[in-house]
Amino acid sequence: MGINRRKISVIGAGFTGATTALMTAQKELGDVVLVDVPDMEDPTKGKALDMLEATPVEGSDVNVTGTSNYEDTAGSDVVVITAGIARKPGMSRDDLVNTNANIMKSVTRQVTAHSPECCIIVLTNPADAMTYTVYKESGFPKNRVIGQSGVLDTARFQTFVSQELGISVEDIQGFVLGGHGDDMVPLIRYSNAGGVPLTKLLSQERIDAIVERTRKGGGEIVGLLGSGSAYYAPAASLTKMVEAIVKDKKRVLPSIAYLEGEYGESDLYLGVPTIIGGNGIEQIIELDLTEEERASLSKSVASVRSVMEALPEE
Ligand SMILES: NC(=O)c1ccc[n+]([C@@H]2O[C@H](COP(=O)([O-])OP(=O)(O)OC[C@H]3O[C@@H](n4cnc5c(N)ncnc54)[C@H](O)[C@@H]3O)[C@@H](O)[C@H]2O)c1
Ligand SMILES: O=C(O)C[C@H](O)C(=O)O
Repeated sequence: MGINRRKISVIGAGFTGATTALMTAQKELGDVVLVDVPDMEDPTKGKALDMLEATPVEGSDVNVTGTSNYEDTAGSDVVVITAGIARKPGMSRDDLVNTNANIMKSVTRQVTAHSPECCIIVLTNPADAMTYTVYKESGFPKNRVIGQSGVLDTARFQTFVSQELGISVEDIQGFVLGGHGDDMVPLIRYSNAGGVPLTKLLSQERIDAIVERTRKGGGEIVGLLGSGSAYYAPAASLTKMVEAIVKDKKRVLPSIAYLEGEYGESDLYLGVPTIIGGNGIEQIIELDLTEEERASLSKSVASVRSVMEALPEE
């Protein structure tokens, strides 16, 4: 009898891709195929074999393989795209747009040729524009192309609030709306600690400081690392999204979704609250926004649209 395990391919075996592959295998979410360019085939195989040799220690019955051949990804249930370049100190995520858009197109063509039914999760920056690029190139329905930003941005917000209040991270709820850039919109009205509104627990000054640190959270890590960008929290965020899909969990998670009128926007991929399950993005949740929140969101939308104008021509 054959084993009917889920298959998850991770494209890009760099810091985030390799960490995502490891976390996915540790959680026994399915067999993992790690893919990088032909020049990196041996190191990719080596990383995958090293992860596989950790499975007996973890008690995780999954296979992990490394390759540069997309035939090995055939029939994937979920494909996570982390391929591309990361920013260096002094750069913005948007400076990566041209190089990474071209990588997205070639990766997407190979992914879709071998896994026409998969859900794709895009991490590569600038994430909103890269998710749009993958959507257009794939020809997939919008629910099966999802971008990652909100789980990570919200996790940063939760971390800072938890540290400030000395309360478990498990009890902090937050929601970050908008593009994955410095104009993202942490929604304080929808944030709480164990149901208690944050405005009851923190001064406006402290809330403002946490919002600002969250917005610049990626840059803070880039500055500290000196080369490359964050990967542990991004990989944990991707793993949570993969889990929601392969276990059909119907999780309410913020993700980069294709908007067709929601939040007053169309033909745009943007971070919004969504329900994620076996069919990918199964619903977009529209929150009522105050005038001030709407203005912050409009600013974030304008930033994302200006990056999209810099996308290379079809
Ligand atoms: N959306 C987010 O929240 C978020 C978070 C973290 C990182 N990122 C982005 O994810 C990307 C990857 O980050 P990283 O830290 O893992 O970078 P990294 O440099 O460690 O890894 C990138 C990998 O992609 C590979 N690659 C390049 N072109 C490829 C191709 N055509 N096919 C297959 N593989 C290819 C490289 O060989 C490298 O191994 C960056 O663009 C980064 O900005 C986004
Ligand atoms: O900041 C970056 O360049 C990487 C990523 O988008 C992050 O938020 O950590």
